[in-house]
Order: sequence, then C-alpha cells, then structure tokens
Amino acid sequence: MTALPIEVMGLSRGFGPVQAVDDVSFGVRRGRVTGFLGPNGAGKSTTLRILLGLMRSDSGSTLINGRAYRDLEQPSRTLGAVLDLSSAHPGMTARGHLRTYAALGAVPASRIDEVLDEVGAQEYADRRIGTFSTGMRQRLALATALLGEPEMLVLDEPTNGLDPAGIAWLRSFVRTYAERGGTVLLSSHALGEVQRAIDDVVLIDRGRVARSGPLGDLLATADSLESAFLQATRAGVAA
Ligand SMILES: Nc1ncnc2c1ncn2[C@@H]1O[C@H](COP(=O)(O)OP(=O)(O)OP(=O)(O)O)[C@@H](O)[C@H]1O
Repeated sequence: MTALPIEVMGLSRGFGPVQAVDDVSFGVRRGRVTGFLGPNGAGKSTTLRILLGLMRSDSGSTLINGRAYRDLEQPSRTLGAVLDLSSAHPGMTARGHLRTYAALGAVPASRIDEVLDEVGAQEYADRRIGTFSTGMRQRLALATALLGEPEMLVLDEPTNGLDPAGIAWLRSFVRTYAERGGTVLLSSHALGEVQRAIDDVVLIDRGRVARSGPLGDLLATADSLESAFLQATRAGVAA
C-alpha cells in the first residue's frame, strides 16, 4: 500500500490553446483536510475530474490508494465525491434520491437515515429536491457521497452558495470527518472561507502548482492564505 491516499503526478491537460493543467503534482495525506486552492479557471475542477476518471489527461497520472480510480475494487467505499449539484432529479425527494444511489452502489438501505443524520438533512428528507436551497443541495450531495462510508472525500467548491452558517457547518463537518481518520481533498477559490477548515494547502494558479505544504508553513511567512497566495504567484511571475 502506498503512503499517500491520493497522488497526482505530472498531470497535464489542454483544451485547444488553453493549458488548463500544466505538470501538476501533489500528494494528499491521510486523516487530514487538504485545500486545493486557486482562482476561477486555475485548473482545479479539471484536475479533480481527471482524478475521478471523468476526463482523460494528456499526460501524467493520478492514484487513489496506489491505483487509478477505474481500478478501485470498491470505489464507493474508498472515495466519495461531490463535483456538482445538478445531477439530482428535481421531482425526486432527498430520500428517494439516496435510495436510488444506495441501490446503485449496493449500499444497505439502513445507510440512508444515517447519512441524512450525518449531514443534518432529516427535516427536509421527504421534500422534493426542486424546492431546495443551495445549502440543502450541498448537504444532499454530501450525504450521497457518504453512502458507502468512504475513507476519503473529494469536494469541488463545497462552500459555493453557502451562507456563513452553512460554511461554519461544512468546516466542522470536514474537521470531524478527518479527526475520525478520513481524508479530505476540497477545492475552493474562496481562500478565506476555507482557511480554518484545512491542514494542508496546494495553491494552484493558471494550471500550475504555485506552492504546497502544511498550512502552518505557509502562514509562517504571510498573515493569511490570501497574502500567501499573492506572494507565491508573484514569485512565480518573477521566476
Ligand atoms: N471542457 C472544457 N472545454 C474548454 N475549456 C475548458 C473546459 N474545461 C475547463 N476549461 C478551461 O480550463 C481552464 C481551467 O478550468 P477549471 O474549470 O479546471 O478551473 P477551476 O480552477 O476549477 O475554476 P473554477 O473555480 O471557476 O471552477 C479554464 O480556462 C477553463 O475555461
């Protein structure tokens, strides 16, 4: 077994003239929350999509517990992912949505109430998804990702559209998940929103990793993640 639950090595992907991801390498440590952070268009979603086998890379590789995602024996027990919130059918209830996904993943139906509790969504479990706020959709997507009791979570912009109470809830959710041994990789362009949720940081800018390491190391030379990002990207421009 490899030391790292998630490894990205020399990953590149272009779209016509746009080099979305350019030789990106980083590792994610077990039992920690890693922030994959950078501005809009930096290449975060493209990297995560390749990691989850949803898109091909031009070169490089990504490993989950030492294997490509498609080669995992029990993908839903290994990794839960929340990439976008549009896949749920608006006419279905949250419970119905979870029932469908539990059946698809061969997960016992008893998990449905457990995940609804875990994300605090019991009170609207029987409402139709079409009536949900963004925060409710985020919680349902997270509940879906948790069905297989995965050992790691990949969350793309999980604070998008959340109010301050929702962001605080998400922060405490990922902290608790990591304290129980889970591994989290979450992307965000809102550095200030996630600063208190993360242990390790990978800063990405224009498809390239500008800096990575423990949050404490980055903050040793800057008073916030935002200023650390500006320092790292200015250094990149100067180099
Ligand atoms: N399917 C696609 N076709 C063409 N260009 C794309 C495609 N997907 C991404 N891109 C481009 O690749 C670059 C990286 O996009 P990506 O979505 O990975 O960034 P991001 O860091 O996730 O941004 P955001 O925070 O806005 O989600 C952008 O310039 C984007 O326009």
